[in-house]
Amino acid sequence: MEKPTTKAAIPAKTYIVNLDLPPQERWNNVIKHFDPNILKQGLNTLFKEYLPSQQLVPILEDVAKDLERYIPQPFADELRGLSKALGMKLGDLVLINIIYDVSAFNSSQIKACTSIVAYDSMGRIIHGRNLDYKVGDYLRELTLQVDYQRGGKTLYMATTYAGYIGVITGSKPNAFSITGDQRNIGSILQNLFSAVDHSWPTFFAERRVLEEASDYQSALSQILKTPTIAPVYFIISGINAGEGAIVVRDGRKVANVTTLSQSAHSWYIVETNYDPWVQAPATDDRRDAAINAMNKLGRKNMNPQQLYKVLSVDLVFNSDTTYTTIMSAADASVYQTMIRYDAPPPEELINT
Ligand SMILES: CCCCCCCCCCCCCCCC(=O)NCCO
Repeated sequence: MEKPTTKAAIPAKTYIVNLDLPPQERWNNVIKHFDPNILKQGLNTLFKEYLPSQQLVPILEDVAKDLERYIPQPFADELRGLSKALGMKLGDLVLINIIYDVSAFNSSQIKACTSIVAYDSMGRIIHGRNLDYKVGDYLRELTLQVDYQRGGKTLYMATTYAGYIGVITGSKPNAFSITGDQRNIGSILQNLFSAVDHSWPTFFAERRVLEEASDYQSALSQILKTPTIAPVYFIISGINAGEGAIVVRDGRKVANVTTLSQSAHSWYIVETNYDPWVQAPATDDRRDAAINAMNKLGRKNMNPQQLYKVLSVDLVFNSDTTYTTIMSAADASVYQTMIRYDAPPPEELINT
């Protein structure tokens, strides 16, 4: 059968979010560039893919209305502002923003995402990631880069989806970069208990680190100290030799930290969606696909363009890949997100 034609990847546009504005107004200039219908249509598909039970939707929407209890300021007010600007129910918007926290646990079948930290040929630390998620057709349309500014200057950069105010991928110039990959362990009940116990919605915790930490060490220490609602892998990189780590969180506590200096590969670390000390399953071995590509390339040939190519090898790059970001906290000019319209079609489409 003839393979369906794929489209080309395109660079994500950058929008400024002015942190000096009141939180309810911060997203107004960004959100007007996106079609609210895509958000509304994407939302139901997203809930179907990721929520353990559809019966949870009205309950979670109700819980989500009790905003301050679960979502700290200024994020609660940013969501209020967005809900007004988009004409969407606040509960729905909150639910989108905590979808990870109510879907990352042991029985979740959905896996994919790759983060890599490496030295390039010039000795700079570079950090790349693929963000893989279902409902890619909607998410690609909503992908953007955000330049978060204070006093007219960039405080940090992030890549996100319009309507999603947490940070899953971000970089603070001259300080550190950070990505989050899904970890499926524990149970939905554990996540709910953790939420009631005032743990942080996972990707709001990551955004707070970008707002507050001034360097790699303080970012790492904040990531280690902050309990999150859901389990997660945080991959963090800095600007000095040895500054790179995979922090494995159970949610409320840290399960393990693997650093760049301890890495078996010496010049890079790779995280997908499995614990670093466990063999990746043969049915989903994106880790070894990435490792093979890194080893084949070698440290002396590594640069941002080559890291993009590694993130584009089979398995690592897959039908769920929505975007690829390459960044370096050591060099603010290295921050580029490509929206992966060139992602391969899902298996079921190839075989029909
Ligand atoms: C139409 C909805 C608007 C935007 C909502 C976007 C929600 C995205 C939440 C993403 C959470 C990403 C988790 C980490 C990535 C990863 O490891 N993926 C593998 C699991 O699919």
